[in-house]
Amino acid sequence: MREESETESPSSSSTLIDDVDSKPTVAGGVRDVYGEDSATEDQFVTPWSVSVASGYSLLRDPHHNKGLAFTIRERDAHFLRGLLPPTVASQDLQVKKMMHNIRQYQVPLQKYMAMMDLQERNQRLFYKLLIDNVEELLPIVYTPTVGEACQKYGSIFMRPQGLFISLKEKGKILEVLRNWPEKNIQVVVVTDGERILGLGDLGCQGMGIPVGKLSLYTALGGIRPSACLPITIDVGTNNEKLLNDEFYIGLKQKRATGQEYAELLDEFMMAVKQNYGEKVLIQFEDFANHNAFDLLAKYGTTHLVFNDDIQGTASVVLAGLVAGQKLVGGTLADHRFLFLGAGEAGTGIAELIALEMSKQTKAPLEETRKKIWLVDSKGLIVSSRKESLQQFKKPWAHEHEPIKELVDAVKAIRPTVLIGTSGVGRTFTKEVVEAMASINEKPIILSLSNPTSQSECTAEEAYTWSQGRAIFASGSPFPPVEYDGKVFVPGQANNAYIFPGLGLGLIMSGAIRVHDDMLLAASEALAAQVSQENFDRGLIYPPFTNIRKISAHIAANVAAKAYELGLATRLSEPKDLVKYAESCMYSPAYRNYR
Ligand SMILES: NC(=O)C1=CN([C@@H]2O[C@H](COP(=O)(O)OP(=O)(O)OC[C@H]3O[C@@H](n4cnc5c(N)ncnc54)[C@H](OP(=O)(O)O)[C@@H]3O)[C@@H](O)[C@H]2O)C=CC1
Ligand SMILES: CC(=O)C(=O)O
Ligand SMILES: [Mg+2]
Repeated sequence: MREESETESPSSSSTLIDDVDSKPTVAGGVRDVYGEDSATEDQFVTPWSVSVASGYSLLRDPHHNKGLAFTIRERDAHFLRGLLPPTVASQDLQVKKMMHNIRQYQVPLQKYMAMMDLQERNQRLFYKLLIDNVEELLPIVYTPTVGEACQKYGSIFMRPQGLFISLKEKGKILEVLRNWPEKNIQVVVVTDGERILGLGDLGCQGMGIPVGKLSLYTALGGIRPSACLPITIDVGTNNEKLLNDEFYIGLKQKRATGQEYAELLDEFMMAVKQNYGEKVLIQFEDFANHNAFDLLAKYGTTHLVFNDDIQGTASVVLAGLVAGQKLVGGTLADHRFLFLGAGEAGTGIAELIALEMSKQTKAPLEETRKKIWLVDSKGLIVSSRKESLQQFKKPWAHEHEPIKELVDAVKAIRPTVLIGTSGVGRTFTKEVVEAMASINEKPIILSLSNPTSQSECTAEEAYTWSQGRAIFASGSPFPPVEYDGKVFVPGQANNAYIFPGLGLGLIMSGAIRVHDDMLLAASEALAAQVSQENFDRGLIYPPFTNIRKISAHIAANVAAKAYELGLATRLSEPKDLVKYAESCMYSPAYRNYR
C-alpha cells in the first residue's frame, strides 16, 4: 500500500533499496513507479503499454535520437534507411558541428533557442555539448540569457517544457503529475514565478528557471534527465505588462494569496510525495521572500526540501569566503560583513556564515550574528526598526543609529566583505567601492544579483575603482578585465556550484531531510576544490570546467554528513563516496541499439 511505503522506517525502506545498491545508478526512493502493486481494488490503474520506437518516430524521440550518429547496422535494424543521408557521424563530430553553428549566432537568445531546440531533438547530444563546453554554454542555458528567455518565454517557445500547475488544477494535481511521461522522478525544481532572478514577477514565464536549473542538475551533477521534473505553479501574476500582453501564456489574473495560495501549494507538496515517494528532492526556486521562508519552514520537517536561493546561495558564498581567507588571511570571525539586500539570499547567506563562525569559535549564534550587518531598501537594519521588520530580518537588527545610504553604512560599519543581494543593478557605486578600498587592502566584493543587468557592479568597476585590489565575484559571469597592465579574471559566485552536487549527495545517500550541516559540508567541499593556481589568479572559486569532479566531491561530503546525522536511508554506506558519486553520474554518450 502506498500509505505504508510512505511511513515505513528508514531501515525497512533501505532493505528494499539495498537490492539496487550494487548498481551504479542514482536510485531514488520510488518503487512501484507505475502504481500497479500499490493500487487497491477500488482505485483505477493505468493500462501501461511499452513500445519500441523505430523509423521516423525514433528520429523524433529526443531520448533515443542520435541523428547522423546512427550506425548502418542500427539504421537497418530500426527502419531508418532513407530517412537519413548516408554519412555516419561520431558524437564528437556532432558536438563540433553544433558548437560551430551556435557560435554563428551573435545574439545570446538565439543561442539559447538553438540549445533548447537541440534538447527537444537529441537529448544526449544536448548534454554532451553542455558538459564538454560548460564555461561557454552556461551563460546561455543559465544566467544571464535564461532571464531574457523568461521575459520573452511566451513568444519564443514552440513546444512547452516541464509541467504547468495552475489554480485551475486545484483538486487534480495528482492527476496532472501523472500526465508527466516519466514516473521515476528524483528531483523536482518548482517556482511560482514571483521573483525570477532580479527581474521580478514573470508569472508562468518563470518556467525557464526550473528547466535551466534541471539541465544543470544533469550536466553538472549527473542526475539522469528522466529523473528531473521542472514545475511552474501558476497562481496568476501581478505584472501588469504580462496581464496586458495578448501573448502571455499564464493565468491572466492577479496572484492568489493567503489561504487560496497555501491550499494549492499544500496539495502540490502532498501530491509530489504521494506520487514519487518521500525521497524525492523538491527544490524551491525563485519564490518571493514572503512565501519562500514560510514554505521552507513548513515543509522542511515533512519533505526533502531545499530552497536554492536561501540555502544554495548561502553554501556557495560561504565556500568563497572560506577559500578567500587564503588570499586575505585571518579566519571568518576576523571579518565584518555588510550586505546590500536583506531577503532570501542576503539573510540566508548571513545565517550560514554566522553558523559556521559559531562552530569555529564556539561562540553562540547570537554573538556571531553581530559581525554581520544588512541594508535593505529602507537602510541599515537596526534595533529601532525591529517591530516593523519581517521575521527573517529580526535577528539582524543590531544596536546602531539608523543609516539610510549604503556608502554611509560602509563608512560606519567598516566591513571587510561587501555582498550584493538586492536584485538592483549598479548599487555598488564608485563611492561605495572606493570606501571599501580605503578601509581594506584587499576588499572582498561580491555582486550576486542576477542577471548581469542587475549586478551591483561590473567586474571592471570593482577592479578599476579599487585600483585592482578587490577580490571580486559575481552571480552572472563577467569577462576578464585588464587594469593597469594586469588581467583580472572574475569568479562566478552562483548557487550552480552547489545544488547539483548537493542533490546528488542527497539522492545517493537516500537522505530524507536537508540539514544545515549538509550545507556546511557542501561549502567545505567546494572551498577545498580551489587550487593554488586559482588563488594565484585571485580566484575564490574553481573554474566551472571541472564542475563534475567538484560536484562529486560535494555529493560525497553531503552524503557523508547524511550518514553521520542518521538521515541516510541507504544503509550500506559506500567506502569511497567520491568514486561512488562519480559512478552514479549520468553519461551523455550514445548507447548502442540492438
Ligand atoms: N548568485 C546567486 O547564486 C544568487 C543570486 N541571487 C540574486 O539575488 C537577488 C536578490 O534575491 P533574493 O534575496 O531572493 O530577493 P529578495 O526579494 O528576497 O530580497 C531583495 C532584498 O533587496 C532589498 N532591496 C531592494 N532594492 C534595494 C535597494 N535599492 N537598496 C537596498 N536594498 C534593496 C530588499 O529590501 P526590502 O526588504 O526592504 O524590500 C530585500 O531585502 C536577485 O537578483 C537574485 O537573482 C539570488 C539567489 C542566488
Ligand atoms: C542564481 C539564482 O538562483 C538566482 O539568481 O535566483
Ligand atoms: Mg534562484
